[in-house]
Amino acid sequence: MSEPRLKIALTKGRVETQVLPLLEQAGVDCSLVRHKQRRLIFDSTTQPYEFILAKGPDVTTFLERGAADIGIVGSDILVEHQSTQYELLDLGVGQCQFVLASTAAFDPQAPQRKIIGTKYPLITKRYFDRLGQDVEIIKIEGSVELAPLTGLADAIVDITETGTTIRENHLQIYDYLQPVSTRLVVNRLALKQHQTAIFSLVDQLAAVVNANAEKEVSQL
Ligand SMILES: Nc1ncnc2c1ncn2[C@@H]1O[C@H](COP(=O)(O)OP(=O)(O)OP(=O)(O)O)[C@@H](O)[C@H]1O
Ligand SMILES: O=P(O)(O)OC[C@H]1O[C@H](OP(=O)(O)OP(=O)(O)O)[C@H](O)[C@@H]1O
Repeated sequence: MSEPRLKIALTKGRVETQVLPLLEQAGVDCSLVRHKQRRLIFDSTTQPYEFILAKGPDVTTFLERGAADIGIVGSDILVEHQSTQYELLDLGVGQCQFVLASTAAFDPQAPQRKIIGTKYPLITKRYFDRLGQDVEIIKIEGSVELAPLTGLADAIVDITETGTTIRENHLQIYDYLQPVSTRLVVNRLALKQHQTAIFSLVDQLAAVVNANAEKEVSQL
């Protein structure tokens, strides 16, 4: 029987940049994706993978609907979009944190109902529910840090990696919610149908991730 072709939905942008070297270290030829220009779908005649480049939330949609077998996407997106597929590997890249941030004038203990700006309404609601606080949530698509600076919101829930955006916009962190990293997720039916091929790729990637982590520790 011929080898199955696995459709891999890769989040374009930051995730793509950080994951391509891992795939290459695992022996996957990514040259077509690297020279993509405006193309979004890449089939290879030399290996059993087809790549789809999509926005993170759409990667979860492709996976849920079975239009992709494997998804590579941030855990922020998986939690926010309530993904129900199998998460098989933490790729150890795209590491950042969810934080509550605002200007120095913000009082997290103030009794008034707060307005919170975020790209992640579900994660934000769950956080404030846990605190027992009813807040108004405003969905923002990007440059979230603008919300407390312009009076649109009292504070934001967003992800931060280096802290540069928060610092340069004179905001401060009031709380840490949860860590984020890039994950490899598999469609449930695809895992049943192509178990050997999927586990072979996952094992190769896991070996790369572990080797990179060991190298980082030895350089400390
Ligand atoms: N500052 C960051 N540091 C590390 N990882 C990040 C950071 N911001 C986002 N990520 C991770 O990368 C994923 C995609 O981020 P990216 O910025 O490429 O796309 P985006 O937020 O949709 O932005 P754009 O709308 O500009 O494409 C996020 O879902 C998250 O997992
Ligand atoms: O802590 P830092 O390293 O500064 O990173 C944090 C920034 O990165 C993300 O934004 P992104 O660059 O994806 O742009 P966006 O505002 O368009 O979402 C996030 O929303 C922060 O704004």
